[in-house]
Amino acid sequence: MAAQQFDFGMIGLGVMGRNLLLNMADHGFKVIGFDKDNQKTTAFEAAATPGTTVKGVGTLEEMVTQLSAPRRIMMLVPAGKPVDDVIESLLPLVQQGDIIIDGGNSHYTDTLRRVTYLKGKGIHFMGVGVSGGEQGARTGPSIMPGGDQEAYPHVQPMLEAIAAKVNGEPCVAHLGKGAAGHYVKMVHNGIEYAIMQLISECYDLLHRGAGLNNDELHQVFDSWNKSDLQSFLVEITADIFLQQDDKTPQRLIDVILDKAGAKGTGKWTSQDAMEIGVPIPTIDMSVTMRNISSLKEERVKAAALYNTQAGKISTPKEAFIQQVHDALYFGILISYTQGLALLHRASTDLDMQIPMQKVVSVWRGGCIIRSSLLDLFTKIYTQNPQLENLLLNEQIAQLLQGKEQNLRTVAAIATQNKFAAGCLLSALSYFDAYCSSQLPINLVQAQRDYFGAHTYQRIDQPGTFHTIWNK
Ligand SMILES: NC(=O)C1=CN([C@@H]2O[C@H](COP(=O)(O)OP(=O)(O)OC[C@H]3O[C@@H](n4cnc5c(N)ncnc54)[C@H](OP(=O)(O)O)[C@@H]3O)[C@@H](O)[C@H]2O)C=CC1
Ligand SMILES: O=C(CO)[C@H](O)[C@H](O)COP(=O)(O)O
Repeated sequence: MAAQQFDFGMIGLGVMGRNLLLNMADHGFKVIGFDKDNQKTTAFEAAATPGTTVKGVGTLEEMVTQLSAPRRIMMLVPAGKPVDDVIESLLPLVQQGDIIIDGGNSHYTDTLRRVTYLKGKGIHFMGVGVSGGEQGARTGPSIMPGGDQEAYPHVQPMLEAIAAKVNGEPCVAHLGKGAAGHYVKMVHNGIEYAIMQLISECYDLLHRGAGLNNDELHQVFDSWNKSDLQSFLVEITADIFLQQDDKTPQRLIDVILDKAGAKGTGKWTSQDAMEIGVPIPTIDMSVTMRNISSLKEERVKAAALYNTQAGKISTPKEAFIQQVHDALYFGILISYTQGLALLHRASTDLDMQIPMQKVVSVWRGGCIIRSSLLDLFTKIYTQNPQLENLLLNEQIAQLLQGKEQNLRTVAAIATQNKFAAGCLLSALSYFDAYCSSQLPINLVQAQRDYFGAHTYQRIDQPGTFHTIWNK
């Protein structure tokens, strides 16, 4: 009897690989997986839904030889060297026309290098962003493929089957040339960092500032999740406040150390935005806040030196909760605005041809930054795919104007009472700067010309000017 032929292979059966492959099996595809850790392979097989075709193997050779042609092989291993190692191990085993997919959070420049390297060997290589975490991978993630147009039709049916669905539409679409898939995922994560930091700043104001306990915080975030703030991150935040610690009688949130980890995608977003000159200060600030959080020992010493005890907020609770709601809404909208402005520019500057309306459509379901706002963004970008910045849209302007005053009030309360609210403040500063027809940068230009003969332009005539400034 002929050996079983499998439709799809996965290398790396950790949190994402295992769940994505089981999801694929549930949709009728025959799947085969390999992990260098045998226990993960065994656990993967054991977790399969009865009746599905799922196999775990102990070597790459076993996997490759049992795949139908063209072979479709995804890896979900840690970014960096492991991805290059897997590629090198696969090269002697695959054939021309086979498709290798990196579904991890790889840096887009690594993806571009790998595309070129493998193209030279006749192998298709696609960088594909996947978002949704463990649960999303298992039941329906948001998937961001990019690159090789010739290879995409061979994986499209599988990706569409396993992706989250919104109104019946799968949350997956081809998002552009080269490394566009990984670029879009990187910016997705930058926005994710900003929204998470904004939520944390609001939590701090409500908890330490206004004195809300965990049950009250749960109620507030739960009700916000039923409002215009409806989103995955607000939803899980509401849940978090109810989680009991299993080692003490406390809620888990109260025993978690205030030091955030990071794997790099937020930092890469900031680095790349600086590189191509797109302002994304709220995302930058969220990366900075994680970095400051890691300086726990120094922060403890500084807190003692400067007496930075945060003040109690005197605004009546209900009014303050509404103000913080509006401030958060404003901050979240600005975070998307900055990330999408970066994608818009990068699409041209890095020649990726990113279809903005598809990006926001794919983010409507399955991913970590899914929210009701993405329906609106999808309508806006469908009407105007070349929109430079969401702030230039009239509907967005109306929404922000309705919340602006409450963000200003919250920003003032936060600074007066010594709360670190860097993302809320940066969202407001970005808005104020972007919406200013006049900035004080004329003085910066004068200073540059004064000390460095860097020249300046005038408001009343064209050309470039230099002045011998009075000492
Ligand atoms: N976790 C999440 O929520 C998300 C993660 N991602 C990205 O997906 C990728 C995978 O993440 P995740 O699943 O969380 O990571 P895990 O660490 O849970 O899984 C990675 C698996 O790959 C295995 N592995 C490493 N090197 C090899 C190799 N050379 N050959 C075979 N197997 C190998 C690891 O084995 P061992 O442990 O023995 O080293 C591990 O089992 C990363 O790039 C991550 O950033 C993307 C979206 C969401
Ligand atoms: O890609 C993801 C979600 O979209 C991963 O969960 C990622 O690891 C999150 O980034 P970090 O670990 O830096 O917080």
